Amino acid sequence: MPTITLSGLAKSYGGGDYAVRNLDLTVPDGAFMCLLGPSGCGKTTTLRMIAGLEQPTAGTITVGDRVLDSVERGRYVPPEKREMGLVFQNYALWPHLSVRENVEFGLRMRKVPAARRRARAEEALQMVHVDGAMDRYPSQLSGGQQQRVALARMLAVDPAVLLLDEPLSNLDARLRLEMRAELKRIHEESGATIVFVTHDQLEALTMATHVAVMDEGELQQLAPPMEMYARPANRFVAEFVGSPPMAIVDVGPSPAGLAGSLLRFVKGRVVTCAPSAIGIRPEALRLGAPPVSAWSEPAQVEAVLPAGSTWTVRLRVLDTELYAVSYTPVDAVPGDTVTCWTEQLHLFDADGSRMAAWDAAGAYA
Ligand SMILES: Nc1ncnc2c1ncn2[C@@H]1O[C@H](COP(=O)(O)OP(=O)(O)OP(=O)(O)O)[C@@H](O)[C@H]1O
Repeated sequence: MPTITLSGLAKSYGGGDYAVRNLDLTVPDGAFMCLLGPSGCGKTTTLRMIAGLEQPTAGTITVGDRVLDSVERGRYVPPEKREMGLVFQNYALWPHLSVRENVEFGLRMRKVPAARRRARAEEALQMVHVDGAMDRYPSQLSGGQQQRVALARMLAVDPAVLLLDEPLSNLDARLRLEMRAELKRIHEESGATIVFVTHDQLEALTMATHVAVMDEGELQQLAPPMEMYARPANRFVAEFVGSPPMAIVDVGPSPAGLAGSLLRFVKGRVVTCAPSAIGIRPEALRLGAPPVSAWSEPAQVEAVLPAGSTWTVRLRVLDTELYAVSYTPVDAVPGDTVTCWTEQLHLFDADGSRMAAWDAAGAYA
């Protein structure tokens, strides 16, 4: 299976503005890479360049040792010669072909003999659990089944690289959850290299082996999902990944209130740190008696939002609103004063980058 390497990749659609700028990204052999970011950040453009559906303005794309695009060398390999499987948001199936015929279509184009074609289509449909509906037509399937058939159609040709652009966005919450697990299983079974575009951070965190967060055409961080969650490289990633999002408190020139309290704590822990902003994840904020080493302050409970397995609590701490998430029942009620504490703070410097000194000091538990 091949490694995909993007170097100095850029795309301008002509207006001068760049949809993707100077992107260096390696998708390791067999990785499940999610391109994650807000609408318009350049995810789809990047995927379409890998597929050969857009030509880069600058840079190179290689798969294994095969150069697919090189603007400098005037090289461009058309999509049909890239040997990649594509599934986009609108997974148009041929309406006049049965499920089986839809899945066999790509194999027929490749002149695979009939018996082999049939066996391969059945195998792919079994993989996505739609083998019971092989003789139906797309209009007789649910949206989720159609989505699975589109995946089977791609899997049948056994591509070494799969490119998926928000393929689950038309499904309801339950089917999306089911398909995430399916895709993860298919990835593990097939060993294919997958690039998956999404703006849904939960989708990226749950499925990917690697997450690339983009903003305004630029790569912000590339990391395994849990590493990205634990150590976001900058404020953008910190606020984009996580729900409810991380609270970020600006320190300012003469910090008072919550910023002042947090700053006194971090100065006490790591003298060299002069952060511009301090981040707190909701689940790192706890209620009750703090351990001696933790930062703590009294807090006013504003709202308690139970959701079955989690309790989200809105607190006012030194005049700042913060959210805490608890995995055990919270018995406080609005109006109560409680102590909240955390040992898990994230520090950012003036340009928004994560402060290495804080992590190096082992101050982040
Ligand atoms: N064909 C095009 N012509 C001109 N501009 C385009 C074209 N396609 C995309 N763009 C612009 O390029 C930028 C990046 O778009 P892109 O679709 O890659 O973002 P995205 O992150 O995939 O967004 P979304 O999640 O909304 O699909 C946007 O500013 C968009 O308006």
